[in-house]
Amino acid sequence: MIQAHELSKAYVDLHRGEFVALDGLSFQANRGEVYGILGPNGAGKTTALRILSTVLQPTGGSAIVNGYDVVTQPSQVRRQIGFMSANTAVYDRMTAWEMVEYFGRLYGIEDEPLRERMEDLFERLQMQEIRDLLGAKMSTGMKQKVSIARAIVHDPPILIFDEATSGLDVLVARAMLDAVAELRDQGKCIVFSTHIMREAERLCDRVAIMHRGRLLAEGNLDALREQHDQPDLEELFFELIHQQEAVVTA
Ligand SMILES: Nc1ncnc2c1ncn2[C@@H]1O[C@H](COP(=O)(O)OP(=O)(O)OP(=O)(O)O)[C@@H](O)[C@H]1O
Repeated sequence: MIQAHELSKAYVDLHRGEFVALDGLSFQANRGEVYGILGPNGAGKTTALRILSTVLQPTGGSAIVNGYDVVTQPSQVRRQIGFMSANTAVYDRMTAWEMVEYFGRLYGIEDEPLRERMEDLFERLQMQEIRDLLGAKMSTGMKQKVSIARAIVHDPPILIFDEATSGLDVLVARAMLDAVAELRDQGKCIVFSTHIMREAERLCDRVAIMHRGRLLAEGNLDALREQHDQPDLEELFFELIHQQEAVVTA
């Protein structure tokens, strides 16, 4: 469903000049799996996910999303994906229903199918009680539900979650992870970035471990643990990062 090949991104900024934030990321994510992009702050996770969702253009490499090229077919790509991050906005002056409806219309869904889809979504995400609540009056957990609903209203086959649990309390974060697992079970292809290893262990089938824009390890979680002879993902993560730091500073 997603094939990224040697994706790279160099930013030019005043202080650092040309700065390579993403350096040859390759991976494949499939239907019915959660693919984890793991890395510490600044690893390049958001950059990679923004390229996949066509918000940013890569400076090298390519990516195909459900058959469409992110550079040459961006509008088709956008129809294949739902994107959600911790910063996804919920508008203060719209109700939950109005917000999801607004995005459904942006995706060009006709009135009647949109209403049916929303009834189903509000039921499944247990949002009936916040249907008429204004964004300004919602708790963080309620806002997260609205953000999920808005990301999936057009029923995309691919979902991209960028550090979506960041800043959430444990209960809301768990509800969010459960929602992601349910979407996976429905056959969606999910790319999920996080720096929280326990989340990755709970949710991800395969992962890419990144640091400083580079891919340090990639593949099935159990295979990675076996290959590196390290059963604890957090330890494995530290070891890989430590090794790369040693190479960079040598
Ligand atoms: N627009 C930009 N211009 C210059 N540098 C940028 C820009 N956006 C990101 N970067 C740099 O690229 C690197 C990767 O950033 P990115 O946000 O992709 O990492 P991340 O893994 O998502 O980190 P975090 O977990 O902190 O969100 C960082 O060093 C960041 O400062």
